[in-house]
Amino acid sequence: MSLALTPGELIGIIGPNGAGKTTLLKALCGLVPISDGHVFLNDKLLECYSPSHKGREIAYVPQDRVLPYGMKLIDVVSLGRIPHFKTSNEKDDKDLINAILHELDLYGLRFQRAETLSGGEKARLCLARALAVNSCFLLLDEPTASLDPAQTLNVMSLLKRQALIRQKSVCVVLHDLSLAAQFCTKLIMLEKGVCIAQGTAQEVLTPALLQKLYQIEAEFIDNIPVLFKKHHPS
Ligand SMILES: Nc1ncnc2c1ncn2[C@@H]1O[C@H](COP(=O)(O)OP(=O)(O)OP(=O)(O)O)[C@@H](O)[C@H]1O
Repeated sequence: MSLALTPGELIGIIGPNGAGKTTLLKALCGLVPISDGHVFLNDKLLECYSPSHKGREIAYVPQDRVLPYGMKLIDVVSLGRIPHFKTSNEKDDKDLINAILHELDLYGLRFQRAETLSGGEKARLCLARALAVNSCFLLLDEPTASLDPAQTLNVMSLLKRQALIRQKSVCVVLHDLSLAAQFCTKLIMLEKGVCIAQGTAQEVLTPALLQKLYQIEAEFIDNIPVLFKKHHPS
């Protein structure tokens, strides 16, 4: 696979369970060894970066929502500022954290302990901690899993703003193809560890590719797949 994450893009990684989406994100962060090839970060090999420098450049939200026990939500978000501890300013950090809490509808819960949050609130808290890093690269594994429809749209809109307005490079693993078509600027389709298509939603979410990948038929409205049914070969 050859993949470039560029500023201003919201890239969606799609594919069936076990296709290698999580493994790809982990490889991009240097969290799993890769048997062949290289990952470059700003034209320099990823392994040449110190952990703190890499931590300032890449924020990663894993699929498992693991949160520290006993910490208030606001303190969990402030963990995202750790890679910047040598240069950060307390007031700027506080303003950034409060803005993120508002954007993710978590401000009212800021003094609550993380382990008492609901599943959707925990998912948003993990995203908030990653946004607090304010890194150029944002890699998110199923960020909308367990979110209700309104929070899903809020999070996807926020990620699109991070890409288009703040010129971040955002890469998300998604299973919801309608959402991927609606928000992502580019899609990468994986099958058994191999990229079988990449491009715009219109180029990637074709009836033929959906049939090949998932054995499903889709109905489209305005090029967005909205209804899926099992494909029965004639
Ligand atoms: N450390 C590991 N050792 C052995 N096999 C692994 C390891 N990590 C992942 N795999 C295997 O690699 C394949 C891809 O896993 P990965 O978690 O990347 O899939 P995925 O596309 O993210 O799936 P899902 O949609 O279910 O989250 C799976 O078959 C998984 O069992």
